[in-house]
Amino acid sequence: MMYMCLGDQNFGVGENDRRYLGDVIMINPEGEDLAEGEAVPVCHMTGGHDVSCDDEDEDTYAVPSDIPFVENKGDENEVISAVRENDCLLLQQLAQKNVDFNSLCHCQWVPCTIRVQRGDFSRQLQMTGYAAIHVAVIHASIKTIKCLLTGGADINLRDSNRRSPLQLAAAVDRLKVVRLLIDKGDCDNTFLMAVFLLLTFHYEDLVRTLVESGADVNLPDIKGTTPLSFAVGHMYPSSNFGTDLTIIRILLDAGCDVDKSNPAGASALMLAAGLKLVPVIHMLLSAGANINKMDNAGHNAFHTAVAGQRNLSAMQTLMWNGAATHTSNKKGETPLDKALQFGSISILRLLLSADAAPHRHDIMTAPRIVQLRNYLPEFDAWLRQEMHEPRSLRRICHVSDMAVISSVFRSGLFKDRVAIVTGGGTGIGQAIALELLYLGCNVTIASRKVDRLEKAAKDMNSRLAKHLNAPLPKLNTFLNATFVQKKRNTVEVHGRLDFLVNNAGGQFLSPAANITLKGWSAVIDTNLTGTFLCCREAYTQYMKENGGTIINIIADMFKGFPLMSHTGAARAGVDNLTKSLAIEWADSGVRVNAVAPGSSIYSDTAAANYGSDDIFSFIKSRVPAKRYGTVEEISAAVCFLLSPAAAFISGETVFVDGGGKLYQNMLDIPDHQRSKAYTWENDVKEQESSGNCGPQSKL
Ligand SMILES: CCC/C=C/C(=O)SCCNC(=O)CCNC(=O)[C@H](O)C(C)(C)COP(=O)([O-])OP(=O)([O-])OC[C@H]1O[C@@H](n2cnc3c(N)ncnc32)[C@H](O)[C@@H]1OP(=O)([O-])[O-]
Ligand SMILES: NC(=O)C1=CN([C@@H]2O[C@H](COP(=O)(O)OP(=O)(O)OC[C@H]3O[C@@H](n4cnc5c(N)ncnc54)[C@H](OP(=O)(O)O)[C@@H]3O)[C@@H](O)[C@H]2O)C=CC1
Repeated sequence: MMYMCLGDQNFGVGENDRRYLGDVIMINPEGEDLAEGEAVPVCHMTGGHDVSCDDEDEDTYAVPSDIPFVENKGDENEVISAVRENDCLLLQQLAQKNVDFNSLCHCQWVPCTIRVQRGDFSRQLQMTGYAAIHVAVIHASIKTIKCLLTGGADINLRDSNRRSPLQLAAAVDRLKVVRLLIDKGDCDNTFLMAVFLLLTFHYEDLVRTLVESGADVNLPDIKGTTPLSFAVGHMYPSSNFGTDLTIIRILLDAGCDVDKSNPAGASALMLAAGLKLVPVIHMLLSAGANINKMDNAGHNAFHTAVAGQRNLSAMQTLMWNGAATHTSNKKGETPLDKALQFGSISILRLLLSADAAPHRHDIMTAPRIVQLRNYLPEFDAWLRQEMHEPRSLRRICHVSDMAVISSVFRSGLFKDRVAIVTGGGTGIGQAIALELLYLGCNVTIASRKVDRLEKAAKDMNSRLAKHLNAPLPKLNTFLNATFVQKKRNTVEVHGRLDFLVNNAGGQFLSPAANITLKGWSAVIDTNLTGTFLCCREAYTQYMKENGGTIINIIADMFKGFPLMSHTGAARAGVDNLTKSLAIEWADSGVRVNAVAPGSSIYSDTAAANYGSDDIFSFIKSRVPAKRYGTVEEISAAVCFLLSPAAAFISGETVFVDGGGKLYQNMLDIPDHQRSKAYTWENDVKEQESSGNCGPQSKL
């Protein structure tokens, strides 16, 4: 059986290589790639439209006027001549005489150059060694093609450049011919072809139809390339990327094997990693791709991401999802070795500052690195520090590791006051609870995990006992059932509630498109609804009559919160809630403020939530202060806002972020061409093409 080899030698993975389809060459509009002296008329057409048979009537003999013959250097056979003339009668006669419809003619033929308004590329199609079917699919009417097929033309016949009729029809955008050839059902590996068509011409419906009619979505081509690997391997972020993602979604939904490898052992994830296709990486991982699968040479996806260089976002995505970053390939090379070979500062920084590579002595002396160190003193200084004191040793202490407790505020500042700190058993919340206790406040910490709370309380009490030269305030724990109970308990025990710190919260990392309703609701409930309920109960049950101060811990989501859109939306809600409550409850003597920690407040529990601390080290590089924030720095801001020194501050959000809100976003946007400029010229064109020419409001 013959296969349609879409993964032919001309399909490389480089950006330029992807512009090749067999030897149908994409040329730029200036025609730079045309051979000298070649007079090739350019005909314009809109991308994706069939130029041959706008008329549905198959009997039409109209030759598509905008695909002219240009050159026919040499003799063609009589079948081809009949095709050129759309002479079905003659074709029938030739068939009756048993003339061979499949003989190849070795003339040179340049059928056309077509400028496709999809990107800025034209295509030139050159033919040698073609048969009547090849001429027909480019040039002739549907009826002529049918006559040919009836007369014995081979629907799969390759021209001397190994292009099938289907491939050629696709190359000149003859959608109806493509459909005819596929409908005939004789095409080899039709499904892979359809995937190709979707990628190249966005004929999404073809792929869907084939999936629905039971096409084998795992069928590899002759080289072992599966439709999924084919699709991933031929995407590139700068063009039609959103549409291209559709194919991955269709294939995954159709149940294709996400880990199926090609004969070299490479999986779709490895390809996506090598091509910096971060959204595809997310899609494949969500579909269960094995992140550490290795190819025959011992490379995993992280290796291919490193090999792709300038591919930091793909590397980060893989790191955050638990990729093995230290493993060697079969030649014994690790990703770090590659970074040293490339002399890539950014990869080296990423690997070392995320502890994703061992700090080996040969790093300083690798030849490319020595060159860079000589040339870039700042890099040299950074590397020396990194090698002298690896980040793992420099890591900010988690609050529970802190040997001492202190505060910049005067002792006894909050004596006999009563506070609830939600999420007070870990990280930021624990630091706040400890500082309040240290300043004389009675504190109830609340969260979901009773064991953790009790262990934290025991630990906090023993540390306070060592460092507080005053009677210990009361520290209670409260399992997070409902706030109503929590607050009653606090009031019963202490008879009052002065401060509420809504610190409990959190989220998971996920592209918005992958967040399920359940996941979305879990994050909104935890962060927004939970905070609202706590505020409402504190107010109605105590503060309305007695006054009080509320602090809501939110996050630095003011530039949007890509990959954490759910929490961004929830925290923006709390930011606004803070303002509303500050006004509504002002006349009860209640102040409500928010504190927005930057996204780099390291604590072990926060890091554990993401499976590793890579995300924190990544974010650290995007903070002007170029360091982690500390839990003490958040606690100090909270204590200030709770203190009388902030008596005139309400409805405010205080950022404790090392300047992060002014600086970089967390997500790099890949280069793309999806943003269409508005110009009057484009506007007029669009109106004309939609047939909407009359004067009217467009809004
Ligand atoms: C990064 C730098 C900035 C740092 C900021 C910080 O805040 S640091 C502080 C960081 N500290 C924290 O964030 C600590 C607190 N955070 C948490 O407890 C959770 O992240 C929570 C907020 C989702 C609450 O959870 P909960 O107990 O209310 O609910 P649940 O566990 O039962 O899940 C419900 C549904 O959510 C979905 N879903 C959940 N996880 C994932 C995921 N990884 N992937 C995908 N989806 C996920 C899933 O649909 C699940 O349902 P399913 O499919 O399983 O039936
Ligand atoms: N660390 C950082 O860089 C940043 C943190 N923040 C926010 O600061 C707050 C503290 O974070 P941090 O200390 O770093 O991280 P932690 O993961 O250590 O703290 C989250 C705390 O919230 C508690 N919690 C989570 N969900 C609930 C719930 N539904 N009901 C009651 N308690 C809950 C957890 O306890 P348990 O699991 O026992 O329920 C835990 O004590 C969070 O709101 C966080 O989102 C904001 C920006 C940046």
